Amino acid sequence: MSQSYTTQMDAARKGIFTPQMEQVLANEPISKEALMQGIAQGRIAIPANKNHLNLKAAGVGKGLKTKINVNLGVSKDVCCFDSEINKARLAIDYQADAVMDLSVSGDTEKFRKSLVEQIPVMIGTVPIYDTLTRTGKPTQDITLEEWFETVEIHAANGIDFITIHAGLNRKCAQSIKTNPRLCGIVSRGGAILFEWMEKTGNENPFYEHFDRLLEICRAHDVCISLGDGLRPGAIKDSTDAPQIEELITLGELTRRAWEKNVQVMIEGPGHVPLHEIEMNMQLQKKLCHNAPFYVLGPLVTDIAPGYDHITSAIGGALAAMHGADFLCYVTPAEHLRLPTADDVKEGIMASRIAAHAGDLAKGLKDAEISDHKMSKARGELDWEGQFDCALDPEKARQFRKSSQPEEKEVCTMCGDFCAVKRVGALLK
Ligand SMILES: C[C@H]1O[C@@H](n2cnc3c(N)ncnc32)[C@H](O)[C@@H]1O
Ligand SMILES: Cc1ncc(COP(=O)(O)O)c(N)n1
Ligand code: MET
Ligand code: SF4
Ligand SMILES: [Zn+2]
Repeated sequence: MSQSYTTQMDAARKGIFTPQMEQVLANEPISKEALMQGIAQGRIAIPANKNHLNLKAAGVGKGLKTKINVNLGVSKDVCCFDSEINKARLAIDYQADAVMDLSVSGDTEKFRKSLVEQIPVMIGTVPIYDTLTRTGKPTQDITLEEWFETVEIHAANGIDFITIHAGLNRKCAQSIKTNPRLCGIVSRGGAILFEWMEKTGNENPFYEHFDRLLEICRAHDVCISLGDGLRPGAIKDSTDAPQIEELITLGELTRRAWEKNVQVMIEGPGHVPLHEIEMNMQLQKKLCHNAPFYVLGPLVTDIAPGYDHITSAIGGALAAMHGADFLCYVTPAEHLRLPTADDVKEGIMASRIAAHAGDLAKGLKDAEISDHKMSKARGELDWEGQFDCALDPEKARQFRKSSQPEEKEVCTMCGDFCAVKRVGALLK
């Protein structure tokens, strides 16, 4: 029987169980009914472009495991697409759930197509960047048609989710001018649109013609990741009026997307101190009607360049505990350079730890089971067992091998003072 639906949301609302939902269900601790209801209500998104043929669909949102995204792509100064494909493969090897291509130089379409062909996880892009790269024009000369053509191209290429900073309208742009900040606008897409609006005097094209965007996204089932063009890029700038005004606008746009069965995620901050993270998660869930929340970091301090995978993992864990659904990784290269392959690996591991810590706090059964397995092996001084369930078995194995104890049950930290060995028999 041929079942007819446009998007995953449309299908869920019609009670149709899609192959993508089936793939999600196989990997998540959720019932079929809860999954379909979550998608129908917009609390869960399955970014799955109809043209991404080798995609193994994953879900983002309520009741599902916290997902992580790997950013990659070339810039003018570091422009080697082979290295970026290598990073995408690394992302798969280290079990990232998503990859975003943020390229801003060279033949972006060729690279995008090869990513879609080779990469089986959901892929995101920011068509706003690519409009500048593709046309080679100064920002103010970009036409309405050109902004939308890029969205069409990315949708046709098979991109599963696109970041669109549609909430940064003229009203929010005014707010950023009257509320002083230390770091102004740090969002690349936000900065581009702000410049375009300032220099042309026009409204944000994606805000003004939001329905046109929805038509394209619905046709290919592209999930819109509503960008946070005014996210704070400094601890002092967090949770200020411009950030919240944009968030309110994103909430209005979310409703409009859902009316057309278009799936939505909301992008979030940014640089946020620990004590404001819970509030930020609650504000997003309230103002954006429980749409899935996709956060960058949050980075909980500004002073640790070189270690921003750590500042972000601290914030990411807390954000996930308070409801963030999707963590965008941050690498040690943040604020300093385009990441190397090693930076990418460090970023992924930090982000996976944050997501898992969040899942434990969310009470997800699968997360608990992995920890119990590790604890049992640790309590039994079962080294192979510990390596088997380690997040990075290779690293764990290499560390132990590099420093071998005289008695092989223990490790060189305590040697014959091993507490676990000392009381193990007594507690049996
Ligand atoms: C919005 C986020 O995207 C990151 N970002 C921007 N461009 C790239 C790239 N080519 N590779 C990796 N990360 C990138 C920024 O460092 C910021 O963390
Ligand atoms: C979580 C998150 N937030 C933002 C962006 C886009 O980057 P930018 O806003 O700098 O264009 C992103 N790719 N992911
Ligand atoms: C301030 S540099 C831009 C990227 C940045 N880390 C951010 O907060 O989004
Ligand atoms: S990461 Fe570097 S190039 Fe990008 S906004 Fe920050 S300072 Fe500018
Ligand atoms: Zn930053």
